[in-house]
Amino acid sequence: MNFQAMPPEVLAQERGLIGIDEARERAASYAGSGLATEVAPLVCAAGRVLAADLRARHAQPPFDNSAMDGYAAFTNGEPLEAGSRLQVTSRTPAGSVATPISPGTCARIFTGASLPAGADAVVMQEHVLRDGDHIVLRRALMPGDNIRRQGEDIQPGELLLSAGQRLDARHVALIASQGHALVRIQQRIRVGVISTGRELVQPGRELEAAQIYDSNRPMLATLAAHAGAEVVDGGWVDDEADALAARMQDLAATCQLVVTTGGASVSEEDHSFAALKRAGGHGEVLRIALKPGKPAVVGRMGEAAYLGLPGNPVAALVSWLMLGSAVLGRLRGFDFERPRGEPLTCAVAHQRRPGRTEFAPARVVTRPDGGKGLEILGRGGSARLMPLVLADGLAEIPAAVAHVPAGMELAFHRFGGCA
Ligand SMILES: Nc1nc2c(c(=O)[nH]1)N[C@H]1C(S)=C(S)[C@@H](COP(=O)(O)OP(=O)(O)OC[C@H]3O[C@@H](n4cnc5c(N)ncnc54)[C@H](O)[C@@H]3O)O[C@H]1N2
Ligand code: MOO
Repeated sequence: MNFQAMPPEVLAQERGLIGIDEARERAASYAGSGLATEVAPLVCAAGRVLAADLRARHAQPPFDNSAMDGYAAFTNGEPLEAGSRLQVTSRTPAGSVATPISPGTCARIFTGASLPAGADAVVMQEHVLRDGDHIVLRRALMPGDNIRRQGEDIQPGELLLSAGQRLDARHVALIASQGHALVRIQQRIRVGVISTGRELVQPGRELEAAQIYDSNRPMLATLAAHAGAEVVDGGWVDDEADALAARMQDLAATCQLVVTTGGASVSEEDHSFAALKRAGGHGEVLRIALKPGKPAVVGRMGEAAYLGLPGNPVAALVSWLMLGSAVLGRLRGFDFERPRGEPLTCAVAHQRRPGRTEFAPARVVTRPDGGKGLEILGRGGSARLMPLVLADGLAEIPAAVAHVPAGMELAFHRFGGCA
């Protein structure tokens, strides 16, 4: 069979590689569902996942109010001309109930104060001359000027947030603005992380010949925490299936997801699938049309989902972003699609071997025409950390593409959103 002449998608199938979406679905299929929920003080809710839809209890703003410090007046639906003279008959600081005004008068008013009945516009204090208990308009006042209308932001009953929303400062503010001191959130997903490989030494110890430091476990722990999980450090285990199985079982007793890194490939030194079975679990070895991140083991042990990620550092990161997000999504009960990234054109041409969808470290550079574009870093090395650190995100190169010319549009996944 002439493999070189085949289109990359066919080639991928011939090599027994599955697509990323299918890999995500398989990984997610081993995840349980029905996370417990808890009610927490709102101030503790940032980073957590909302457990139920939230609808508006009341309009926001709850009453018509002033957007400026100034004077509330009645225009009768017509512009009040510059030079108009109005008597100041009342004073309404924010938080006090306003006294009604009548035509020809106005009320001293402050930002956020409720609008007096009879008023339909507010003039900024900079735009009037104060003359005793009168003001003179320095410019025309239009009906509706500087008024924030009741309900212009939110109507009662409106859907504000959907269950599954990860809460950040914006959401916390919105929930507080509806008067909730407590919020129902999902229990945190516990993710156990184990590294395996005889060559690995823990940071802080001396490196000997043929050894490297274990960088994946801290990285994966950080990624899982960034995704909102509570991380359980499962430590390092030698390249030995029984020892790995025992550690995996330990973690599976208290975690909803156990992740290992290393030993996911095909050699007699790769033990993650064997360990999964020895731990009483079941699952499968995936070979994915994903670069880096071709091999992965997915499965289940007892009540925990299992993800055996590759050892190459960039592969471990990309596999986590693709498969870990699918498992967390299923555990939370709110599946979400594979992140699609934002479109950005390539600024510097790039050549590569086609066949797998590639997530390549890339930085945003200024193109000769002044626009923003991508420069791909690292030449596909799945063990190289520096390109990752120099990159702003990952550029997604479709499986079939060998030559990425300058000007080609790629999906760009910024690190801020994922890592
Ligand atoms: N004959 C084949 N060999 C390989 C294949 C293949 O299809 N056929 N696939 C390659 C690909 S693609 C990947 S990715 C790797 C996956 O390897 P493993 O998951 O089995 O991982 P290891 O062999 O244990 O390690 C690979 C690499 O990563 C380093 N590593 C491992 N753990 C860590 C860690 N915690 N921190 C830092 N670095 C780590 C390890 O030293 C190796 O260099 O397999 C290819 N081989
Ligand atoms: O895909 Mo491996 O995952 O090439 O490093």
